[in-house]
Amino acid sequence: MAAPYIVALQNSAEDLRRILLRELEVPPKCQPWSSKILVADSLDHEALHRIQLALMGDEVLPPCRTLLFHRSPCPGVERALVAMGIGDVIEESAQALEVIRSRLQRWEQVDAALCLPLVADNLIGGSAAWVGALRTIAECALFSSAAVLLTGQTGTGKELLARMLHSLDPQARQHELVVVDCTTLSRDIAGSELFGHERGAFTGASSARDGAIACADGGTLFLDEVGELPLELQAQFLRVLQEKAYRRVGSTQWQRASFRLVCATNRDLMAEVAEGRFRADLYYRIAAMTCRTPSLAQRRSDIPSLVRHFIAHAGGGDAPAASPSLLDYLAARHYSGNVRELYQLVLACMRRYAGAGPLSLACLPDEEIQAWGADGAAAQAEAPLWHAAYVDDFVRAALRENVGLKELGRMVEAAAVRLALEESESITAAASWLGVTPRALHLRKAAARGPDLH
Ligand SMILES: Nc1ncnc2c1ncn2[C@@H]1O[C@H](COP(=O)(O)OP(=O)(O)OP(=O)(O)O)[C@@H](O)[C@H]1O
Repeated sequence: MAAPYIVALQNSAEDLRRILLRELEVPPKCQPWSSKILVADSLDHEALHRIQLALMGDEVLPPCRTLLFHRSPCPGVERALVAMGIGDVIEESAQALEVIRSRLQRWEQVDAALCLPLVADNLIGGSAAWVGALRTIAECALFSSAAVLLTGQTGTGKELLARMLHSLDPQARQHELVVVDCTTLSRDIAGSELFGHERGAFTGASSARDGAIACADGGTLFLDEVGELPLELQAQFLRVLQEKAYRRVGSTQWQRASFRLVCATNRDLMAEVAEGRFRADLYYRIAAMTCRTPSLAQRRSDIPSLVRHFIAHAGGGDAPAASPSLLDYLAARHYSGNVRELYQLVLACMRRYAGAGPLSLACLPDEEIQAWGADGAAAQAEAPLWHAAYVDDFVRAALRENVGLKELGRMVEAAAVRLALEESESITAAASWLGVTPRALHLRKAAARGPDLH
């Protein structure tokens, strides 16, 4: 089912609602969650509830995108929508309709890009966290030429996203993606690798050679592990970005080059800047747009589809299925190496696969079984932790947007009350589930009826 776009008309007039329904060509009685665009009278409890679930990482629902249109601000929801990248907020103005229309068109183009085989067949996962990252990259590829900085733990797919960005960029994809792994740039060869050199520029330079910058002209230059770029080179590279010109080693001639820059790092570059290991001016140049890849713990619901993808990749046409107990095990395990570690583990299972029936727990490598025996209990106990990881992410995003402790508490309490009420037979049952008296729940219910909306 395609994820819908919600246009929520918060505090808006009936005439505007009618105009929107006509102009956006949506049937007035469209079914929530099965139609492309849902125009809601307001960001009502149902919509808010679903948005909050998506924010908390509940992946039963499709990751939705909500355009909140309002006359008077509702800061908590606005901040949450924008901070989590699942929506946008538009204030009422004479151009509001145009703004809504263009925003929806852009979303539609982005979502169409995510359905292309080059994305859908290679960048696996439908979790809200992962789809959010895919959308950021697709939007950047289609509508901007800005430099992009990809951050995130090792093995979370930063290089895959860089390749996707290049392949979706209508201009850049005419050229090869040029990849430079900055960890391999030793002091001696770094200048030549990036800028190229003239014949005789140094011992062993028997012929002139283009560097990565010349090769990337017109396309994309991907600097992997950019935090490793030596400081001297950072200054020279900054100049290339500012002047769009460079000189080969051993040459006095300036050459021009224009390319999209994509950088990746698993370091905290701001901390590197604070400690003087990375130039602040270069940081701001390379991070015009940023995207953080989620860890595998933040997208555990993607593990079964990743496992199937890796089995198919390794097994070709005769790929076996994975048994439910193996999938459960793989979904609960800790991965410090993220998707890369999962991939290696699936390959190891495939190597032990005897060739009949599903891939099962028996295919796990010996060291894995020993570790499991030792901390099987720990692995089981870890399951709720990934919920905590979502809460951390939500709270971190809200704090960055200056949502105060009081407001945060109110949002979480409102969600807990609403969920308990919806999922219980009676107020008494909901109250006992929440650990409060029915009277206290009545009071909280009244308070929860709309605190986040205004
Ligand atoms: N969503 C995904 N779908 C399919 N494969 C993935 C996905 N994410 C990561 N992988 C696989 O995991 C491995 C690591 O991915 P990648 O090299 O892009 O990570 P990275 O974040 O750049 O890692 P590092 O920081 O260590 O360079 C690759 O084999 C890649 O194909």
